[in-house]
Amino acid sequence: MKNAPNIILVGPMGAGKTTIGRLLSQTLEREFFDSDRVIEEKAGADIPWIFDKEGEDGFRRRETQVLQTMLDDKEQLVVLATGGGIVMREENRDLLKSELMVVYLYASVEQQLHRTSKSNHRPLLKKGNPKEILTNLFKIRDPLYREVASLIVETDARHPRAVANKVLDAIKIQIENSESPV
Ligand SMILES: Nc1ncnc2c1ncn2[C@@H]1O[C@H](COP(=O)(O)OP(=O)(O)OP(=O)(O)O)[C@@H](O)[C@H]1O
Ligand SMILES: O=C(O)C1=C[C@@H](O)[C@@H](O)[C@H](O)C1
Ligand SMILES: [Mg+2]
Repeated sequence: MKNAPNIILVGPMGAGKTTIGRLLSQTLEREFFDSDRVIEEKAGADIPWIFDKEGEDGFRRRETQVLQTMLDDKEQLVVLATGGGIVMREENRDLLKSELMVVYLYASVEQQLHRTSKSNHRPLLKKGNPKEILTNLFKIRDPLYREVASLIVETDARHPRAVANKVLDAIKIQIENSESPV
């Protein structure tokens, strides 16, 4: 599927953006980027450090810069996993809405909690009770993920490979529709 558009994954912490993004990039033989990792590489520091020194605002500024730069590059089509809070800024939502394939990986709060419990690299979850934090973030962000998404894929009871296949099926259909004569 050489003609597949940029594939951008959005969704909450633990939805599987990084995991599914890697699988998609392997199948499509296309480079994979994770905006969280790009931010860390450019800053020469990890996300907890950035939150600590620059606050969430500083992190969000960096996140917008990375998103803009990646989507401005029309030479290279990519698979991009975004950070869970990318939809918080209106300018990011506008950028995402101008893309053809933004996939919302849906996960229930229970699954988010289960999947994020294995690592302690997420500064927002250290501010209090993770279940309450994830519940509150979900209330605010679920409508925003839906606003920017061209496709929503449920991940709760699906193996990562099955989630990736759902995305690939939708891309095939989109390409067929865009190529069929009118
Ligand atoms: N569909 C799935 N079923 C079961 N486990 C999954 C699934 N998708 C991801 N996981 C597991 O959940 C954990 C979190 O996944 P991942 O890091 O890909 O999420 P993320 O959406 O990138 O989160 P973040 O926004 O914090 O970067 C990993 O341990 C991964 O193996
Ligand atoms: O949900 C969020 O706001 C975040 C999710 C992570 O991917 C990182 O981008 C960071 O920890 C913030
Ligand atoms: Mg990730």
